[in-house]
Amino acid sequence: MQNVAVIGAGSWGTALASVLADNGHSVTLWVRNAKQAENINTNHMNEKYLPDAKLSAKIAATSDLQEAVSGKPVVLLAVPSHAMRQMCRELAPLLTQDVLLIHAVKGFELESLKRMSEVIHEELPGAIATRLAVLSGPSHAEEVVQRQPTTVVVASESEDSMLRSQDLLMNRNFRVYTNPDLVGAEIAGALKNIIALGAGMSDGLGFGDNAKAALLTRGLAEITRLGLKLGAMPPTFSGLAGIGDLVATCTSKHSRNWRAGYLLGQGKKLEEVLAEIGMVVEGVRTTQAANVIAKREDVEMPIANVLYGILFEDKDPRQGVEQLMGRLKTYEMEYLNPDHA
Ligand SMILES: NC(=O)C1=CN([C@@H]2O[C@H](COP(=O)(O)OP(=O)(O)OC[C@H]3O[C@@H](n4cnc5c(N)ncnc54)[C@H](O)[C@@H]3O)[C@@H](O)[C@H]2O)C=CC1
Ligand SMILES: O=C(CO)COP(=O)(O)O
Repeated sequence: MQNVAVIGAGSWGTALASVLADNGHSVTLWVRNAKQAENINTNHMNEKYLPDAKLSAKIAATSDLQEAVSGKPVVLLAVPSHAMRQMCRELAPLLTQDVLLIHAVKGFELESLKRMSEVIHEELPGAIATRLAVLSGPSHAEEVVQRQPTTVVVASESEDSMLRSQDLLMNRNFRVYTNPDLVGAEIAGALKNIIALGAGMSDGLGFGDNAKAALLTRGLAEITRLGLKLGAMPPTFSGLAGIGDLVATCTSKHSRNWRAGYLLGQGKKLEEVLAEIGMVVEGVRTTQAANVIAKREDVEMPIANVLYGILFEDKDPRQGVEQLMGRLKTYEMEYLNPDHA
């Protein structure tokens, strides 16, 4: 059994702290807000983020970062992507050199267009960042905390880190696979949120299953196209971090990205939608990042492009649908196109 610090007590950090506590580990949960930490310690509830869940009394919450990570051999990061760099800066002087880091964050840093592991590498001394694994896959916190069957993947360039992460997290309700493709797992996990916004929008507009299936399938095509250009391995996109998470996020009312898309499809404005949801909607910033990366890499991402117009340029969602449906005729599989180089 290990001493594990979980950094971030939103829905995902809290659910993962519960999995670790179920596995018998001693868990310290770092919470930004001291009052919320006190509430978790006293009532064993995280009322804002997972109001229906009773948490293990073995989870000790603190708002003191040093106390949270001091002497801990394992640190799991579950903050929104926009907070990752600052969080790492604060953690850098506090971590022990041989710590195992696991991050469970699905997004890019918008300003630098970097993946989360790249941000971690830049901010934490080399020896620390080499023991790094990413946790991804179809896993809504609301279901994980209720111990409903869930499968995820841990990906790492270090086999030892991957296997240790699997051992720490795996149990009879939470099945953990390994995958050496850290780049692919990060890219798939981030980009699926764009398509989930689109799937929610499709539902909000009143479209049916055909439209949803089209978005998922063509969404996976453009996620894979960009992923391969950025160095990911093809099979990852047909795995848990790829199609698995795409299905879970695009079809679930738990998804904040799906919900944001739904409200936008019903005619609400972005600021209004984000205020109503009150939790991180990673797909919004990821849509911005992906559009810039796609342009830089000369990769076609028509769905992400149309969503950018709807989110940031006041494009009417119905006009966005017309734009996608009216694109020039083309092959389904570019690799089967006789003109493909
Ligand atoms: N909720 C879920 O089911 C899952 C979420 N994720 C990913 O986990 C990451 C975290 O998401 P959630 O926990 O769901 O978000 P959330 O919105 O439920 O909670 C966010 C947490 O981050 C804290 N926070 C916000 N800004 C911060 C800052 N600047 N510095 C430090 N802490 C800050 C908040 O106080 C809150 O505790 C995201 O990248 C998300 O995509 C991944 C898998 C499942
Ligand atoms: O990544 C998730 C499930 O795997 C959670 O998705 P949302 O952030 O859209 O809620």
